[in-house]
Amino acid sequence: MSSPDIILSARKLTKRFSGFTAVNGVDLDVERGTIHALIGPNGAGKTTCFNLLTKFLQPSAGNISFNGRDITGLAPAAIARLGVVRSFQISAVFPRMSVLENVRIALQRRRGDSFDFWRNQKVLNAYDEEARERVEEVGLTEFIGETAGELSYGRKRALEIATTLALEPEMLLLDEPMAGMAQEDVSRISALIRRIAAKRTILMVEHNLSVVADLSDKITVLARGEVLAEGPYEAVSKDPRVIEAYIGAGHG
Ligand SMILES: Nc1ncnc2c1ncn2[C@@H]1O[C@H](COP(=O)(O)OP(=O)(O)OP(=O)(O)O)[C@@H](O)[C@H]1O
Repeated sequence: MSSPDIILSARKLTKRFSGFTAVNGVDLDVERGTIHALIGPNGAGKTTCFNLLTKFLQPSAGNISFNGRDITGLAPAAIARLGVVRSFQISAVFPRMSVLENVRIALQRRRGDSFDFWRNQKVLNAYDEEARERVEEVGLTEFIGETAGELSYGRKRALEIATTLALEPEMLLLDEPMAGMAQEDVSRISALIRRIAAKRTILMVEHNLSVVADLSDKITVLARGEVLAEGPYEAVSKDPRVIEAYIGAGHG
């Protein structure tokens, strides 16, 4: 059997905050082309781990590599250029601009034309075709001319994902993509994540366990800053240590 193709890996990843160890010696391997979820009860260290992997926090110890290259010391912008992109918050969407304009600006940012978006209409139009493709990929074609601020919460999230895709990530890290979503939007965003995962690798932190069960190829369960269990949903959800960690944290 050939060994798995690992795109992102962490070894002995550790983060201490003034004496408190939030993430403690975490080893993580994300296989290329999969959807990998990071779950765990409140305070398990998921967000800290996510921030370490996206380089928004510097680890106290341990290392991270992407496509075999050590990225431990790199800044978020540098790893984004390598192809590891974190989804931004909805506030990153320009509310007074249209769906198309928002995606176009993201495309320009990738090309290094940032903040030059008021220039020559011809140049702007050149981005339109690609922007339309991205809008279609996230299912917003019907809303292409609408002001972003007027979109429903779920559609804003889809637009935000489209602006992230404009950076052509090889790997996408999603921080609680379902947070604050109504059920109808959860189904829509789940379908969207599945669609974009066809060509990319996804690592997500998500509290909604039915979404995690539905989407993930592999799950890493954190508890008290350490890896408690790992595997497909059917296995980890039956693991007595996982059940106990959730019940102990009041999720029961
Ligand atoms: N900047 C910080 N300074 C001190 N302690 C922190 C800091 N950030 C996180 N922590 C602590 O680290 C632990 C892990 O927090 P983290 O937010 O990573 O957990 P989480 O699994 O994402 O939790 P939740 O599901 O509640 O969001 C918590 O006890 C938290 O209080």
